[in-house]
Amino acid sequence: MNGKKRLLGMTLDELKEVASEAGLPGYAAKQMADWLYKKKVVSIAEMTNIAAAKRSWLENHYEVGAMAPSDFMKSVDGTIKYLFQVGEGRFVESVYIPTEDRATLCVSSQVGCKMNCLFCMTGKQGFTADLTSNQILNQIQSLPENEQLTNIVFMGMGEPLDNVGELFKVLEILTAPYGYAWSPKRITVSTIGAKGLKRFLDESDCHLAVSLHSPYSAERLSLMPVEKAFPAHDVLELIKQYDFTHQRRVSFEYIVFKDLNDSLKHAEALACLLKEIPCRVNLIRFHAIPDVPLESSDMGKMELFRDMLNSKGIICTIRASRGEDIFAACGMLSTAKNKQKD
Ligand SMILES: C[S@@+](CC[C@H](N)C(=O)[O-])C[C@H]1O[C@@H](n2cnc3c(N)ncnc32)[C@H](O)[C@@H]1O
Ligand code: SF4
Repeated sequence: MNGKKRLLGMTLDELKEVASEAGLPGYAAKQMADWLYKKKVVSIAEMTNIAAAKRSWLENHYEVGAMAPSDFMKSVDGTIKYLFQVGEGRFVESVYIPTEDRATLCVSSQVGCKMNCLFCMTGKQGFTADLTSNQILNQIQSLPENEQLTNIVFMGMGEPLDNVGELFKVLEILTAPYGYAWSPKRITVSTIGAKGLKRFLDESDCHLAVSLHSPYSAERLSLMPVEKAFPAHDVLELIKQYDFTHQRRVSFEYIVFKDLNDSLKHAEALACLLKEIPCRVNLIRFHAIPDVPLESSDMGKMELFRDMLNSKGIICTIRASRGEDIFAACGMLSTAKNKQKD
């Protein structure tokens, strides 16, 4: 660490403060945003429309703060898992998933996670730190495939709505005219239902994905301790107060575990639970993690489950598993990297 503050990840208001501190006119903030988020420079020296003396003042106190990934693994199916260093001995994962018609990046929001879901490798790591807006945005900006990206999903390591302040800065930069100017419809935030949900529903137009995994409270609690503090029932009641009939979408993620939540009774209960919400359900294959006695359901059962939901009027798809050969479960590669360092 060189003690310099990072410009990448700052909102326009924050850049205005930097401009004022540097004795620059207000419009210099917009110029800096342009260099950062449109031209994607990696050094202050490249900001050539800022007076040389001011640039050198800026260089003494600030840096752009873009950092290339420290490692990657490429799957036979084209999926690439990147590791970004976010502090001494700390790494987070981002997964680049190209398909025929889109290129999606799955981004991390925390180092580890407090939520401790039974099936999740990131949960097993425990919580180390919230990522800063610089560290979240850097996964997008320093991605070698940055220019190809069409979609971003906050489905990497961590619970994004437990780090809502930094998340919101990144969402602003991605969607504001001064930043990436993306439509919020290209961005999905996935949550198990944390305290930042109401703010997200009120203040953002990005899509929402909710990790549900069981229609029954006691069963969900056995998988996800959050069910105690923030039950799915309350999450659904909150969601019902918002409009998902137009551009904004809500989906529910459902990992299908063998002999646990894969019965048709579960599918019916799920359909009943979601009947008042215009939504879709994504069925996910479980990626096995060490020392957890859960297995993925087989494809035949998942198809029956999907068909039951579809027959009840709920659009349901089975999500294609990508990158199975490269530590597919989120948190597996960074855990391996941390062990290597130890
Ligand atoms: C890693 S979480 C991050 C976002 C947020 N914390 C959440 O849980 O929705 C993204 C998705 O991955 C799922 N997931 C976690 N561990 C998994 C595993 N071993 N196999 C398949 N999906 C998993 C979660 O249930 C969630 O739907
Ligand atoms: S599934 Fe999401 S909320 Fe649960 S431990 Fe993993 S990252 Fe955290």
